[in-house]
Amino acid sequence: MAMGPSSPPPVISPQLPMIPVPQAIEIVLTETARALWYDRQRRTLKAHYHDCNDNKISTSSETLPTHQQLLGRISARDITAPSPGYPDHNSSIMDGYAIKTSDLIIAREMYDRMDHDDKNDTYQLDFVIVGKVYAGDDEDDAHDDVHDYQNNSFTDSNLYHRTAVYVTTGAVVPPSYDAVIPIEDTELISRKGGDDKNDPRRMQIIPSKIKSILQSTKPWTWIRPIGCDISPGSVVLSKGEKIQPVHMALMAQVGIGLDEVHVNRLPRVGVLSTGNELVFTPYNNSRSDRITHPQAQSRGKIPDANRPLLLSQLSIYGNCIPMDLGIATDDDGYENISRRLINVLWPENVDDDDDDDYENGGIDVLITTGGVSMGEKDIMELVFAEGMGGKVHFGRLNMKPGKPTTFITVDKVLGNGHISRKLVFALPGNPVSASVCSELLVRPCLDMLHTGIDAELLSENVVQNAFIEHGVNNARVHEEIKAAITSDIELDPGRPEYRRVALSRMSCNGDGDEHQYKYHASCIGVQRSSRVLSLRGADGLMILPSAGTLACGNIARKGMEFPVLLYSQLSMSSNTCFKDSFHREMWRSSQDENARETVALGVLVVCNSNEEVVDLSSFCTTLVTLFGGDTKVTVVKRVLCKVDKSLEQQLPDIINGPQMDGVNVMIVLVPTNASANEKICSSVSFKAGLEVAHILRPILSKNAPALALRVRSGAASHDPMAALFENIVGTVRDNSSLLVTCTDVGLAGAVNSVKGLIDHLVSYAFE
Ligand SMILES: Nc1nc2c(c(=O)[nH]1)N[C@H]1C(S)=C(S)[C@@H](COP(=O)(O)OP(=O)(O)OC[C@H]3O[C@@H](n4cnc5c(N)ncnc54)[C@H](O)[C@@H]3O)O[C@H]1N2
Ligand code: MOO
Repeated sequence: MAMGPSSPPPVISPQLPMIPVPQAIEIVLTETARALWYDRQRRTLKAHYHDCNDNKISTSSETLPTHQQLLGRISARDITAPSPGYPDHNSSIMDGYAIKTSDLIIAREMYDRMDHDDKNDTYQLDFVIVGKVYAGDDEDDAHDDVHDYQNNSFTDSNLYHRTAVYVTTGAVVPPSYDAVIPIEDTELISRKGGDDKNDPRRMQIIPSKIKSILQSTKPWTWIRPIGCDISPGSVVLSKGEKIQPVHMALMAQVGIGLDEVHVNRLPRVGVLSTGNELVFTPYNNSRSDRITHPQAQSRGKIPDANRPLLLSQLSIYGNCIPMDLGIATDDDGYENISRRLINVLWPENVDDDDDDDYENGGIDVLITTGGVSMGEKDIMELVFAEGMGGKVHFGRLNMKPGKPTTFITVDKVLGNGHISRKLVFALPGNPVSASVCSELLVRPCLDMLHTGIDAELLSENVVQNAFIEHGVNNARVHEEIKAAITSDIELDPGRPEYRRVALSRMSCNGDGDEHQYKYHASCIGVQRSSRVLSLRGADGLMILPSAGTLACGNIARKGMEFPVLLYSQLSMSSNTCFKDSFHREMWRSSQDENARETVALGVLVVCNSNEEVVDLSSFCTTLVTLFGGDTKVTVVKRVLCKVDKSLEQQLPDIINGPQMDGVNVMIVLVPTNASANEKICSSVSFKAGLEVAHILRPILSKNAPALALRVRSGAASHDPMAALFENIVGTVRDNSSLLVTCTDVGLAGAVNSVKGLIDHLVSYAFE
């Protein structure tokens, strides 16, 4: 917040510890789950008191006046198809004739008994057409025609004992008719038109089709029986499922009324901007409004960008009702701001325990921006902690942007002893910081509040801790992918960075013929937290470590892969919920005292004796890049070894000697174009490749041919030339190191095919 004319004395609160973002997410989810627990306790008691069905216990629900409003909402109940399901009649799949398969039994016997010649020339499979049923005609229409025929007409006729009813696709197949013959397999005969009952309309099966019709027509041929698409009792919308267009169709088919669809209520989220410097520019302003706006004339004032930004972000999440709370100025004083906000959380004259007064109820989540860093006017912590009696769970995050993000819960004990809890996010004033932190922290919180915690999976007597743990572990977080950076990035010296990136998808060759995709991430310009343009066109947030945590120092090199949290949606699949996210894993593994050791690489480059210069550092950088940004890899030893007569002695000596002490994984590289870049596969290098394998195989303490095969096929998929070289993999130095040989061509494919395994082997075998 900006300095005012009459500044109060500085309020310097002790600095809160700076915590990692995944830990902050865990805290937010834990406290959100606790809020849901309090809510559940209150509802359980109420249901018990009123002796009512517990269907409303887990979340508060409502019905909505239009189908359109149901889209994207979460169903609060299972909705099942009432009897008879869909379709509600036996329905023809074809335009054609409904017939009785019992009529075909005798016809089939007669046909089988006939001579071959007679069959083709004289056999006639004909039917009297006794009625027509069009799609949409009700069953009675069909009945009448058939009934007429059976009772009044042709009763003395033996000739026309088979009857058929013309039906269109979707029409009701009359009772006692049990198959349909498509129109194209039939033809009309002796048709003189009119309703002359002495000249009945007839159809016959086209002679060339008789055989196949007799063979293939069984009961229900070309008929959808009642309830075959949706059987009665089947669930068309499950409790907890998000309502999609498909549900609209299903509910229409089985006849579910709007008043039967109960959806979870949306949490209400208030957005407040704070700061004397802010000017409100109405969203519907015109150019002349802007020019004449009195506050806009004043130097130092800035437009309030955070409210339109956050309110629209919340609308896009689709999991809450955003509410505009305007601007609070520093001059209002913290007590006044606190009083105002308490009334927004728990409005006066509204019974906090009355579910039906939802319209007038308080907001569930409050988001403020500004006033949380170290300035004299940064009073928001004071507002929430002192003025509102809230509990500050964290006040500094180890991230850029968003460091001063603060999370508070404010609890109120209701008259009946139950707790009503509100969640408060005091986000930094810089618009990009506010936007990024809303995405990372507020969005999963709102998703949990909206979806609820499915307590049905837990026992009825579930205790608070188990309820919360279940909720946190299964909470949905952002979908995660890995993407390679398209240019070098200078890492922040202090904090991990959540960079806004645009993604593109490239196809690349995987193992064998498999086609794979790889994501590339490019940063969106200068990443200053005031620069809103850095959000424009962003597909997600790339998590870059702070400088010094990567083997390559302060620069993340082009091609290195890092995790990206996708903006598009929260993960819908259960296997990427919070407990399984990379993001959480990154924090957990760094927290773990026994976290896996860094993979210490020893790089041995075998070169031709006539090659003067071999750039070892470029090989080492390539290897670190290939192992990936977040795998802990460091090159601890690098040795150049020339192919000459002494190679047979020299190579085992280096591998077993002090030069490779402390190395977990030795990569023996045979460059094919190391110096001159002229021939991809010089004959010397080719020979060297075989020679190296020949020399190294006897010194392996354990040979790993299956891994070698993976290395080879990975290398060959990257560059077919690599298939000419022999790869060996195995343990050396009394099982303390893993040795892998490969060439520089295909190196990327070779490493990619085994890097996960190497990581795994190192953490379990060589610690
Ligand atoms: N001595 C220190 N100063 C700062 C630190 C620090 O650790 N020590 N942290 C910096 C970081 S990081 C951030 S982020 C900002 C956050 O500051 P506040 O949350 O206190 O926000 P303000 O000071 O009120 O505003 C910061 C900046 O953003 C502009 N702003 C505020 N509200 C809006 C709005 N609604 N729309 C558009 N822009 C807004 C405001 O004018 C300021 O320029 O603190 C650093 N300082
Ligand atoms: O953390 Mo602040 O959000 O860098 O600008």
